[in-house]
Amino acid sequence: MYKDFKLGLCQMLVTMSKEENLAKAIEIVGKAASSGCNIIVLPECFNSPYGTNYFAEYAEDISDSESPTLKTLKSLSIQYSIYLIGGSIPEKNENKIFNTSVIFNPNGEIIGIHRKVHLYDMDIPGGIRCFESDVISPGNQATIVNTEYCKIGIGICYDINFPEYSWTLSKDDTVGILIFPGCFNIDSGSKYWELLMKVRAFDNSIFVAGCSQARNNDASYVSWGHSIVVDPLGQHENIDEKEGILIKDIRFDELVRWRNNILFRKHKRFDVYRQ
Ligand SMILES: NC(=O)CC(=O)C(=O)O
Repeated sequence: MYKDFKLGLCQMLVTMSKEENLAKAIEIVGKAASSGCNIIVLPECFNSPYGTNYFAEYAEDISDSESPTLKTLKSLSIQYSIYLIGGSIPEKNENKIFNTSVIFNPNGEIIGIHRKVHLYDMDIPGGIRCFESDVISPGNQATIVNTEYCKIGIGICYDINFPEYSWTLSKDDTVGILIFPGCFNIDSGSKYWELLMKVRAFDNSIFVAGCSQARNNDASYVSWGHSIVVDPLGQHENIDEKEGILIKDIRFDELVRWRNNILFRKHKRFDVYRQ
């Protein structure tokens, strides 16, 4: 049901230049692939600065065969024969914009499209103010993709805040890992990025990975960084805020042992819980 693999989380620095961002993605994915990673992940908004002022300008139509970002992702997945979770990009679709992750298999075929379901609308007194819903439309589906290693549940950033979303992905026993391209800010990130990743992993007895943008202190929205992988017991590895790659061998024997002995997943009482 599961096959071990090497995961690479590419915590790249995102700038105002889409051209530079795509060149950076090519460089960092190449490095992760050279280190033997089978599944490689980019962060939320890897081709665009994160922010409601930018989404429309940087958005691309993912059905357009000339989309520069999609062409880049496709050719990287083929060149390195990898599964590539293309972080997210602002997606233009008719008159709407979505925050969208496109996932490729090693043949360069799209195996999943996830549109961020929970929009980040936040006004912290004295802190960050961001209303994604001013510009972005929400997706309406939980996304699971099939790979030769396991099924993967996909969410984007703020999607991790909702336990029901992670459970919806995790309840299929063949899903071995949840992957969240992200861009928490330094306020939310310092408070609960690690906590959320750990609790979702522990609650669902599953691996969880969060791949962040690197911190860019020149950006209007400063990313927390600290890309992270958590195992089903809640043990984690992460990197700091700078550009870098977190490489982690995902070994499923531990997940299987844990699920066989600790039966949270089977003890749920949906007959008691309220919607
Ligand atoms: N990009 C986001 O969705 C930001 C977020 O979730 C946060 O807490 O910060």
